[in-house]
Amino acid sequence: MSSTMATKPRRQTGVVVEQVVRQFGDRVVLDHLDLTIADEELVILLGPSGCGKSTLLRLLAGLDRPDGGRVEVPARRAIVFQADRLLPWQRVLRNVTLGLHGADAEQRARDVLAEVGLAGREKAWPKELSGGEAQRVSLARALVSEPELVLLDEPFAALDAITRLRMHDLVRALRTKHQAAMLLVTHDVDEAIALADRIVVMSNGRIGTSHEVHLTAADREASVAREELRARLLEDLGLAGQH
Ligand SMILES: Nc1ncnc2c1ncn2[C@@H]1O[C@H](COP(=O)(O)OP(=O)(O)OP(=O)(O)O)[C@@H](O)[C@H]1O
Repeated sequence: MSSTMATKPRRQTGVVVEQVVRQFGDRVVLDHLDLTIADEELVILLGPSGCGKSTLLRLLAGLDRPDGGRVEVPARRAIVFQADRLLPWQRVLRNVTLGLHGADAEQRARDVLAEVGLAGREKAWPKELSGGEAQRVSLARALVSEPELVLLDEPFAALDAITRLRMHDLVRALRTKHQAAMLLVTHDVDEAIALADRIVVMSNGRIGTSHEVHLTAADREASVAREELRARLLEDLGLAGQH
């Protein structure tokens, strides 16, 4: 994948995780885990706290290495964390252009800031932003390098419910525009249903079940299909009977 970047600069194949093992001391966190993500697919990773979701994301981001198995990822990757991690001493625009090269870097950053609804806020300092705005900047920073894979680790968990819904709309719009594969970690079953092409549930260090989501926009709002899927996911998570 990355070795073919010179000849095929865009649209590599997606993610392949095969029999991956990661352990910390005696604790086996990822236990021969398999996962594939197709080009431009949005996969939601659900799982209980401590099951290894962030560990998997770190491997995919290249921030950590597996103890066994194979991880294949596209060369251009970006990661968005729960906390925005913006540099407080840099204005919004500079936070997005950091690490970019080329004469058009600033214009690209302005364009992507406009896409996330922050045109006119380029000169703001991070401390002047709301939580939702700060995560919009984080998304802009992730997308400005035109990644083939975007990893999102509970990106909206710290936001209020209404802002979170707005961010869902934004993610759907950005997907259409940017066509990257995305892997988004969340604890929120409704968020998963709202966004996913496919939902994978992690338990015991592996991907336990995988649900293709075939909901229309109307289905996603309120429907039997959605409630059925929600019930199945809660069952997978061992939370059946809860709301
Ligand atoms: N660098 C490390 N050294 C030792 N143990 C680690 C390390 N990183 C993760 N772990 C352990 O691996 C397990 C999985 O952690 P991880 O952060 O991947 O879980 P998670 O599913 O993302 O949890 P949460 O949903 O609460 O964020 C935990 O028991 C954690 O303590």
